[in-house]
Amino acid sequence: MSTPTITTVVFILISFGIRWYLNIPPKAKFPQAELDVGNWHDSLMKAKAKFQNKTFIFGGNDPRIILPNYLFEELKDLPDDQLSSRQSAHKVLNGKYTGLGSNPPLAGAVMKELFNNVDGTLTLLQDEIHYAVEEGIGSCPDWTPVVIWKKLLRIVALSSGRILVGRPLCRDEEWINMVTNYTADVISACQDVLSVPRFLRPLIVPFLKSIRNAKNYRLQVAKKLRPQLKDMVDAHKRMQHDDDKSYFESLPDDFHNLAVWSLGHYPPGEVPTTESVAITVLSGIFAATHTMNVTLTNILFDLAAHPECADILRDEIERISAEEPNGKFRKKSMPKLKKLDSFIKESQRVNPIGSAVLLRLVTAPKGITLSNGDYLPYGTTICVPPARHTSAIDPKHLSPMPPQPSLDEFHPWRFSDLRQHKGQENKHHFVTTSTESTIFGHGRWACPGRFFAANEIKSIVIELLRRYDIGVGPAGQGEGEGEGKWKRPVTFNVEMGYVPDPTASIYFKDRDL
Ligand code: HEM
Repeated sequence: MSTPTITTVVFILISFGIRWYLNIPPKAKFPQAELDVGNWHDSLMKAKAKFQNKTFIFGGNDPRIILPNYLFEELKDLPDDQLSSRQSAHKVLNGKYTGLGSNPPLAGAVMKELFNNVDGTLTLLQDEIHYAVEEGIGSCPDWTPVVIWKKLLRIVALSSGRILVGRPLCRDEEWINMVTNYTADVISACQDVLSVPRFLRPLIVPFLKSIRNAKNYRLQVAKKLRPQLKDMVDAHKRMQHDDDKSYFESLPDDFHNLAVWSLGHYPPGEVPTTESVAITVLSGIFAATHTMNVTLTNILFDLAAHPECADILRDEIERISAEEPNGKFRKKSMPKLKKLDSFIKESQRVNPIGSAVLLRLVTAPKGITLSNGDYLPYGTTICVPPARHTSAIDPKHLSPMPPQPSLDEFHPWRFSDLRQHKGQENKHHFVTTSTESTIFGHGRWACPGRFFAANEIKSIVIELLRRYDIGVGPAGQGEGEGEGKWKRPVTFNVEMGYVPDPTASIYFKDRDL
């Protein structure tokens, strides 16, 4: 072999070796959308409008393949060894260092027990929310400004905590501090990992302050759980025996929680430890706290901006709760709250949590070829944008639907109105997923916690609407630039994520009952 040939062969081998070592995916052949790093949102909106139903590449250091929504239908049920949601989460969240990614015991417990114990969890939720609202917002005899993000974060920490670990732990101040800070701290750890060159990560990342902090959370949560773990394991073991139903029923409600249920979802032969349960609990906090808080803050901003909706919602709430023996909502009464369901779905449509969802890693060794000929190489990350967020996508590329107000408007009864059309009665629920309603994902890996999330969000909104008038202040001052000029607080856009202004206030006043 001549020297140039040997050099070429060595070069190719080395570049493949480097690619393998650094796990760099082969290049995808799609047009690259322009990115203004100072404004990801506008860049993506422009790209959506430009490429319409064509695939394109978007992003900075870790670019993603953005698929048109309709194509996801042929991918949604692919198995993990072709297209993986969990591996993409592990990669995007730098699970190797942060401990984040998927947690099968959590996903299993959410899918099975949380789903099957709706009445039990609803009773606990309503009880905890009542306590949390009293403790967190309390009495407001006059219009009182409330920094709603912060208040809701604590209300969510308490109410989700009641279902995640039960009382007394969910009301422990150190615990609440961990729950409210964990998501932000661990996200900053993820960003720190990204700032280290890939080949140096194994050497440097374990010593980063934020990474040690993330590990510290695991130790702290394990410490909090340790005194109860023996009782939890014991309770769980005895729940397994059919003849021990009476024991299950005699357990205090606070043992009917996700941490205990997760013990039944370990792979055979794996024994739970306080550390492994701590990781499951932290994964639950990560999955539930920030997502719920963003959604609820947006709903509260929309309620303040549309005070004309409050009495319509209250009428529905009181009419349905009057059918319940003690006025509390149960599994069978929740779906009757159609206007409330529509309001929160519309708020979520206009204010999605991210500009790209359905993140998946292509794991099929030969890549995936789609019906339109698009080729998705092995190791690339794909996602889709929320289709009906705005009118950026030409309606001819969206699925046919009955006439409805422009997608650029907030229309609280959009979905309850749609459900009045023949054949649409059972569509357009808050928890419904489709290629065009993707906030909770879609397909095989869609969020299993969305049914619980819907009940928790609705229960919090119900408690607040029953107790307070919610608005932008007596003279409409709110966050605006002068009397009567209230503007909805801004939404911050950080790369592909959106966050409602965490410092903005809205006004609360006790209702005259
Ligand atoms: C408004 C609140 C929430 C939003 C917007 C949300 C959104 C999502 C999304 C987009 C996914 C990925 C789905 C996909 O790619 O197809 C997901 C996964 C997941 N969510 Fe949620 N979620 C919320 C609340 C919750 C809650 C309250 C829980 C638990 C109680 C939860 C537990 C999970 C779990 C365990 C997964 C991973 C499933 C798996 O690996 O199989 N989520 N969520």
